[in-house]
Amino acid sequence: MKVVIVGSTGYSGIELVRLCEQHPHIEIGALISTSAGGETLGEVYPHLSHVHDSLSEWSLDLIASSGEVVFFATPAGVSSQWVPRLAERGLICIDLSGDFRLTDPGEYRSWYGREPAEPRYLEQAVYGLSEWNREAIREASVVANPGCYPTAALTGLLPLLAENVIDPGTVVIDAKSGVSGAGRSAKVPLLFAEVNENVRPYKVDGHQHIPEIELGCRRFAGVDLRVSFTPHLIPMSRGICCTVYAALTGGVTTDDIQALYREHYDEAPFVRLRGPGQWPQTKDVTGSNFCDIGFHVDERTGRVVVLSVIDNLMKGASGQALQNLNIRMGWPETAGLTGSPVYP
Ligand SMILES: NC(=O)C1=CN([C@@H]2O[C@H](COP(=O)(O)OP(=O)(O)OC[C@H]3O[C@@H](n4cnc5c(N)ncnc54)[C@H](OP(=O)(O)O)[C@@H]3O)[C@@H](O)[C@H]2O)C=CC1
Ligand SMILES: CC(=O)N[C@@H](CCC(=O)OP(=O)(O)O)C(=O)O
Repeated sequence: MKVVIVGSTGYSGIELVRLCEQHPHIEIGALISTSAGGETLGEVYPHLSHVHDSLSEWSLDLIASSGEVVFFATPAGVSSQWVPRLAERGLICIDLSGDFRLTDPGEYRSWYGREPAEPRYLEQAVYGLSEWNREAIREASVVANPGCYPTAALTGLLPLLAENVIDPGTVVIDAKSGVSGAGRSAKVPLLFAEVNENVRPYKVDGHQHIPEIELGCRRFAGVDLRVSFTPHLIPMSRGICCTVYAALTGGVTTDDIQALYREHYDEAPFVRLRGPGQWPQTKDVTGSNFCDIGFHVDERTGRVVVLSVIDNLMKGASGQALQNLNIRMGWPETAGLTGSPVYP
């Protein structure tokens, strides 16, 4: 099957190129690039020179005629304009940006500061948190791929919320991200000297992933809640670690939590659970589509601490996008995604 990647020279775009090249059922139909259309892929990225020849200028007709699937790996505000037109022409659209993740146009406007996509497309888009929405993804024509922080946070949090073992009013999410999470465009706060030997909290007064996390809790656990969420930028290239704190409801034990995670993720090839006392680290998942989860029941405070780690460009973006295409096409969920993490 031929796929088209839009925004192909961005970080999640080239991660998709790398993954598509290894996929048994996918061929790259076209790589669209606004900044490098007309150049070869090897001129921009020598490490990918063997994968595909040319980068193409933006053209709706070229996208529509070059593949059956289009991935948008573009900043917010781009796909909202183009996905409806491509979906109408019969393409399966998988959008990595936030443009189709929130169903309420007003909420998108207030958190992203932009005009939302047409409401009927917001309603029609299927939220691509793979492990929690497989049935809908199988039928989707537009998949809204989740944000990186919501993927890590919801994968750790949802089983606890769905089984009513935590008090929803007490959920606090502390998250750290590597710098590739901010994309490839040049910005002073992302310079080496600004990031190196530094831990920087940011958007403490409101991050755009807060409504997405809260909507995920409503969608998949049926729980209406308000979360506290604080992201931090840390000096590494890839990886997200979400540490989630919540008060336990009475009498919940380590064994109970271990059992409920096992039950929820029994058939999830990319979610790996740690035993008690084993804490996952970002290096355990680097370069892979895994989400590793560990937890600690703190009897002293009555709280549970959940640790959820992902590679932001893989499970947090391009890896999950491909996992969603696998689900959509009825291919094995792990097709093209079987690579082990890179360590050290
Ligand atoms: N980085 C991450 O970890 C994650 C990112 N995301 C989301 O995925 C999307 C892509 O992120 P990321 O790859 O990091 O971003 P980058 O900034 O690295 O890449 C985005 C690319 O989009 C293209 N582009 C930029 N402006 C426009 C425009 N106006 N119209 C069309 N194309 C444009 C450019 O590629 P070209 O010049 O080749 O066209 C650019 O390199 C974003 O919406 C981001 O929020 C989601 C989860 C995780
Ligand atoms: C480190 C870093 O800056 N990360 C980005 C995550 C980008 C993202 O996934 O956001 P949307 O897809 O919702 O636009 C951020 O915190 O905004």
